[in-house]
Order: sequence, then C-alpha cells, then structure tokens
Amino acid sequence: MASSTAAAAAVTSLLPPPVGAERPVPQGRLLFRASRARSSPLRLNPVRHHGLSPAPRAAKAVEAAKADPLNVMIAGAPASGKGTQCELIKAKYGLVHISAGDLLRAEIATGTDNGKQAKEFMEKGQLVPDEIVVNMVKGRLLQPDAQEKGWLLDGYPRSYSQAMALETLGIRPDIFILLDVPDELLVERVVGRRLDPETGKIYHLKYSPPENEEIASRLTQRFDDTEEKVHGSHIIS
Ligand SMILES: Nc1ncnc2c1ncn2[C@@H]1O[C@H](COP(=O)(O)OP(=O)(O)O)[C@@H](O)[C@H]1O
Repeated sequence: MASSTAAAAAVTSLLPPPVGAERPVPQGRLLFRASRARSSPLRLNPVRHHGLSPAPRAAKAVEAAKADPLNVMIAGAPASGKGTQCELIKAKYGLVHISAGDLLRAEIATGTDNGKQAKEFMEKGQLVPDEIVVNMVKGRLLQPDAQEKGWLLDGYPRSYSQAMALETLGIRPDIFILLDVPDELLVERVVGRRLDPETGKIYHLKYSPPENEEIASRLTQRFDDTEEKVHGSHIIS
C-alpha cells in the first residue's frame, strides 16, 4: 500500500535517530515533542549528583556517555495506522511496545480481579476505570526491560485524568505522536478492510486487494469494522 508506506516512513523519519546517532529536534504535523521529566521516578538508575558541589569529572563523563532510553506515546483513531507505526518504531528503536488494551486482555486471560472487573467495561465498549488502568500501566513501565530499552506506550492516556495521573508521577514521554487522519479516510479504510481467516493477513479491497479469487472468496470483515466505530471513537485511542 503506497500511501501507508509513505506515512510509515514519514513518522519514523520524524523521530530522532536511534541511540548513538545525533538527535535533531523533530518537526512535523504528526508529532509533538514533550519535555522530558528529568526527575522521573520511573528511572531506576538515574545518574544523580547530591549536594551543592559540582559533580566529579568522571561522573560527568559517565552521564554524557549514557544516553537515556527513548520514551514514546502514540495515539490515533482506529484504522489510523497505529499498529503499522508501532511495528516500525519498535523495529527501528528497539523499544518495548506496551499496549494498554493488550495489558487488559492479559489480565482477563490470567483471571485476575482487575481482569474480571475490566472485562465488564470492555465488553460494553467503555473505558476501564482509572483505578485499574493507571496502576497497571505504571507497573508495566517500571519493568526493567522498559526501563533499559525505552518504551512505546500505545492506547494510554485515553483521557485527561489518565494523562494527569502519569504527569503527577513525573512520567512524561520524550515524544507524543498523534496520527491525525481525516474521518473520510478512516471510514474508507475501515469499511474496505478484510481479514483472511486462514492466514490472518489483512487486506483492503481498494488499497491492498487479495492476490486471487480463491483468497477473495474467503475474506471476512471484522464485526466492529464499521463506519460507526470511526465516528463513535475518541480521537485518542
Ligand atoms: N487507556 C485505557 N483506559 C481505559 N480503558 C482502556 C484503555 N485502553 C484500552 N482500554 C479498554 O480496552 C479496550 C480495547 O482497547 P484496544 O485494544 O486499544 O482496542 P480498540 O482500539 O479497539 O479500542 C477498550 O475498548 C477499552 O475498553
């Protein structure tokens, strides 16, 4: 799909280069740069200097050499291309991809109390209450893999209160990416999207049509791939 490849390249080219290369200030419509919270309690091994005296030269050298892992938040409506962008960003920067929806589904699968409560809201298509989501996301961000490699947080925050909950913990992304796709295009993408139940491959009737008649005849549509989903969704998902 030429347009999605171009969009994919557009987003990763707006991100800073991987650690080790020089990081220019990114610019562009799809991307907003947030300031880094230097005192983030999420950094388990920060380089800190105590007292008023200047840091020793050796400590400064260590600090200069140690690049902080990149922390990214990404948001976009259904069919905005978030899944594609997440894969590309993950592959390019080696970040740990943390999806709020996946975390909730894992809670349900393991049958935790949080999972049982979350399920009721998810089945009704409602947001799961902050008491469950905030701690769950915070806990995952604190895991050593995300701390060491950096994180790509997807599907959080979905409300002002969720954003503020992380803000009060001192957790901010280096970059917030909003995939801002016009409604007409989202509808076109969602309505034309098809799934091959045998291979799991996703097609689009117009942009990525099936290779042959046999595949075309078995394609199905996801039950929630409807125009209403686009209109009913929050821009931040
Ligand atoms: N940040 C969040 N806050 C509250 N509920 C969430 C959040 N992220 C996901 N959920 C719940 O999980 C469901 C599935 O989310 P997700 O996997 O992102 O899929 P979708 O993009 O189809 O909503 C949502 O409909 C919502 O009920």
